[in-house]
Amino acid sequence: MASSNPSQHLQQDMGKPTVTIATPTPTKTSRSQSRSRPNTRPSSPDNGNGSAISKSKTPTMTIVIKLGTSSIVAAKPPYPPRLQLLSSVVETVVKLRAQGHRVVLVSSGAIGVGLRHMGLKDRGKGLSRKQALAAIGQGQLIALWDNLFAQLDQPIAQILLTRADISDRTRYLNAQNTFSELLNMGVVPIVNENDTVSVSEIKFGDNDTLSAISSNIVHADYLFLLTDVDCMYTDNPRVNPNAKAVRVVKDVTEIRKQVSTATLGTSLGTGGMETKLIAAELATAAGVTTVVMNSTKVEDIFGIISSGPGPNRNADATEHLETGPLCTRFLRHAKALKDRKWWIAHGLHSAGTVVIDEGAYRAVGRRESGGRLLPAGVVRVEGPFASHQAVRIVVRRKKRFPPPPLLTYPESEAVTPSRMSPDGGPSSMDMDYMASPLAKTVITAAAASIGSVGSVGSVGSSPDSAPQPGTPLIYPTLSLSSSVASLDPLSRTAPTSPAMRAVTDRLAVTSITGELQSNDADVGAAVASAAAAVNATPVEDEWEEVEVGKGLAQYNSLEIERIKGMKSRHIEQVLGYSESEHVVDSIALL
Ligand SMILES: N[C@@H](CCC(=O)OP(=O)(O)O)C(=O)O
Repeated sequence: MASSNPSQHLQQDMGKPTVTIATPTPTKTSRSQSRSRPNTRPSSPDNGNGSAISKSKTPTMTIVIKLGTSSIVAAKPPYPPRLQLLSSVVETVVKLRAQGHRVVLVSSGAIGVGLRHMGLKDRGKGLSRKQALAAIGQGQLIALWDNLFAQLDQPIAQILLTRADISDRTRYLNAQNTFSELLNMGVVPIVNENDTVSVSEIKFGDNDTLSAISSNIVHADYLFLLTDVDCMYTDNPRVNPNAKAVRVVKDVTEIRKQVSTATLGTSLGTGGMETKLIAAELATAAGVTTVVMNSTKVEDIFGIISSGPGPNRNADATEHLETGPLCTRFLRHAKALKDRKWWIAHGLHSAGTVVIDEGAYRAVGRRESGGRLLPAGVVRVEGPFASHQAVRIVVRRKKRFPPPPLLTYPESEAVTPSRMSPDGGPSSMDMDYMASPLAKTVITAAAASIGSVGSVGSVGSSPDSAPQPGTPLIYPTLSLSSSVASLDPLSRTAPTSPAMRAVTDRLAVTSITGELQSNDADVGAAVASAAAAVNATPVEDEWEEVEVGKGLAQYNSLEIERIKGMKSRHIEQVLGYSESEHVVDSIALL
């Protein structure tokens, strides 16, 4: 309630001796500690109100909590701050801190608070207007947080980031050091985008993505995306009473096609369920368990972390993930990308694209390759880019068709998640409604929608188009997430039309043969065979190009264009020098 007194609210609840801890001395090393540089324990043994302290059984963790605009201010003018909710967040954070956890808050709301301060009804159009409102509101917002946290003697710090801060490795590491120092000092960093200097090309765009990036910077164990619904659903629960909760997700790519992304998005915020999926994809790849939950039930965090995976416990070892507080848990990847690889894959803008063949893709995936690409595997280059810039790695391969025979399911047979998995393995989705007649229709419709490229949507929202039981299931083609594209606003789109590709390929061949000065027959043969390989491109319709990762170019785009398809020993003869036998290094496969 906007009218409630925040300090009263804090005092009342914090007066109960519910929590916590004197000296947080974890029995085992937490994942966050083992991944990051040495750090001291949080320095706040007391929560400031003298309440009794008891030892937590949950190992200490690093926890990022993100609040969207809808949780910070009311949905309608004059956009008063949601003081009761914010107070609950403050209490929860302080309790987590007292249990020994390190906590980072990612707080949207600068524009909303700015609107209130200026007595405006809407943020209008135009970037500069929003930037001005954010500049007005950010000071007010951080003052509000400081006020609330000060009631419990919890120091905070403001961190404003832009995309450019993340793209530059030195700035990224500096940000990491600052976070680390703050957390070691027992401070709660409060992060927002630095809207004043963020132009559209270098914007995170939404704070869900920013929170995922912050989670990687601090090597978080958990990312909580607080929002205005309890969890993700198979359809919009506000419209469809039969919408089912999705409790556990093991594979974001797969679930993307099966849940509704139409459940969120307010007039002030820029995020929504889609951006939460992207954030979950980014964070889980970095080894961060990600939870979508209702901001009005923030205290559920305690139950969620105590029953979920943690530093010393994998998801397999946890029971009751489907029970307990209602939320959607995206389980962290068992093999999280190392910090630098994650940074290359998700933190950097791609300046161009290197298209490789399937053999090269397989080779790069092998451990002994060291994530480096030889020129022989390069099919095409899209630039311009300089050496040492990040490039997208795209594999050109024969299209995958569904394995015959297509399966059909009789009406009487319950459709189970495992049947939706292309490899016959267990599905990532764990929903208890799978056996219901509704589920059969929903799942069959979902499977059909998976078959059409890019069809993401509200499953079950258009029953007319849902295939009837007995309709063949169409297997999904593996495709990379949209996260890369959304994180990479400066990147170029690969030419998709066959005619376009034919032209660029032919130009590339002309350029090689035209510029080659060497009389070396061996090099001539290499060039001819590279050219022949390009010309021998089979029927375009049978081929597809799929983004599989990112890496750092070792030569510029023109140079790679000239040595593509060749053996490494020809690099020096063609270019006149050889910096490396590899054309792309530090490849992070997604
Ligand atoms: N950074 C801006 C807006 C970011 C934003 O809209 O995020 P969200 O409300 O999480 O979708 C602000 O503080 O108002």
